[in-house]
Amino acid sequence: MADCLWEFLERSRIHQRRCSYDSDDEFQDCEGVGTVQLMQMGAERTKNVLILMSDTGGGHRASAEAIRDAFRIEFGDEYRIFVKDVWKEYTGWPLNDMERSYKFMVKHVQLWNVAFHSTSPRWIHGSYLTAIAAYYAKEVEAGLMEYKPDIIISVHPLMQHIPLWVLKWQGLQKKVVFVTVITDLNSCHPTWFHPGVNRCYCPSEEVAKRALCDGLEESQVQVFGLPIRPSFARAVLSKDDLRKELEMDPDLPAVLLMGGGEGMGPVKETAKALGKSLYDEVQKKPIGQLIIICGRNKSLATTLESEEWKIPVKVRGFETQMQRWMGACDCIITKAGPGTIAEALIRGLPIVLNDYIPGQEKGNVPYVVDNGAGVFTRNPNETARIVARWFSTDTDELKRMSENALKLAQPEAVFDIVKDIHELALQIGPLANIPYVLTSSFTSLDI
Ligand SMILES: CCCCC/C=C\C/C=C\CCCCCCCC(=O)OC[C@H](CO[C@@H]1O[C@H](CO)[C@H](O)[C@H](O)[C@H]1O)OC(=O)CCCCCCC/C=C\C/C=C\CCCCC
Ligand SMILES: O=c1ccn([C@@H]2O[C@H](COP(=O)(O)OP(=O)(O)O)[C@@H](O)[C@H]2O)c(=O)[nH]1
Repeated sequence: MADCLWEFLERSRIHQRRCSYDSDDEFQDCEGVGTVQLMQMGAERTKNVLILMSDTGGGHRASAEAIRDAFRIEFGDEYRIFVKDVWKEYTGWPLNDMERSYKFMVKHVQLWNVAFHSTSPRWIHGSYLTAIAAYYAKEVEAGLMEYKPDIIISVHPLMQHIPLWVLKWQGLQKKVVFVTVITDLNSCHPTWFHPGVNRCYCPSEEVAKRALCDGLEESQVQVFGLPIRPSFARAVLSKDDLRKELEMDPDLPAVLLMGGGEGMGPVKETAKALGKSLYDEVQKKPIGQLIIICGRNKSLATTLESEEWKIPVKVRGFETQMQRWMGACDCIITKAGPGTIAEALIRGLPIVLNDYIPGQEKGNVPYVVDNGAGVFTRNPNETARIVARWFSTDTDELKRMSENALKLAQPEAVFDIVKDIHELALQIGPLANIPYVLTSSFTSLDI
């Protein structure tokens, strides 16, 4: 049925070329053509959902995949989901190079600090992004046309302004549902907040307050939590089974050490310090085991694999089954990445935060520490001492923090978000009546 609809729309292209875009009246005239057929065909068709993300870090993709999986679980074939970096596929510099630019900037942390804070005022980022939107309008339109979305979900701070401008220019702003799902827990960049969205899903009350201060209406803001892959919420395997499956020591307490999707932060130094602190020199035996997940940082993995260890250690690259590794461990050491924090909370893992990216990750530290779910230190030796204490003399603290972590966890957030988007789509109207080609402006206007 969907194919019929788009075939019909493609055939309407000829008619579209004959229509003028100069006035609303003429636009109405174009839209009227075939509306009845469109609605009849569309009533049964699968709806397209385009999730806009970028691999700047690992968190945006993880949240996008969480939303995709939750849509499939809740609504089956009712929705067809595309998780895409449309900038990378369709536009040019600087939009198509954000991953590399971001990696470079966060390596030179002061550069990122300046870029983050200097672009916070709306007039700065607003005018910059509007200029980019005008420059890449045709390319972004082509990207949207490819997926013909009924619903657009942005899980990235730089993916509100440009698609919303393009939809506005196409006259589709009121027809396509556009929502933002924020993936930062606290001190997020104001580019997340765009008044033109139908909904802005905030992962915490702190972020919701910022959204309201930044001009969003209460009706636009919803707080459900950060979307985490359903495999975390629905994981049923016991720690013993997971350890067997992952070939870990069945009895020794285990610490998971990681640094987001890119393996950032003081992972190497912390691993070495743990190698010492988790070995009892008097009894000549380990008091714990260490799992290191290096993500996409291959050189880190190679370096750590070549180390000699006195305690059981596993060094892994990018893992696709994070819920298993977290389920098999007793605590976690990580930089303050929101995705990793939210996942660890669901698994009830006490957290040692050993770093944060200035700007968007700074506020995640008090979120964890003030809620009693973990501690913060940038000193690798101090981190190693804390874990050794948790595994020997201070097991009560580990237990208390684990309970606090579980209190903060919001495993159902992703389901609440997709159900709300579904409701929103029903309210906004018969989605099938989206005349992409009929109204498309850039294909016939040279700007
Ligand atoms: C007037 C002086 C201006 C000085 C700055 C000069 C030029 C601009 C250069 C850079 C733009 C900086 C963008 C700042 C807004 C960033 C918003 C934000 O929060 O971004 C975060 C994401 C990464 O996501 C985070 O990942 C984390 C983990 O690593 C963690 O998970 C966190 O929770 C996530 O939110 O950052 C980006 O995606 C940054 C992409 C960097 C793009 C650099 C491109 C440089 C060239 C030109 C800029 C083009 C477009 C950007 C427009 C910026 C306008 C705000
Ligand atoms: O090997 C890895 C390393 C990380 N992650 C996931 O990548 C995300 C990292 O997001 P976070 O916000 O913590 O940090 P970022 O990578 O964005 O800096 C989390 O969902 C992790 O589970 C993963 O799936 N495999």
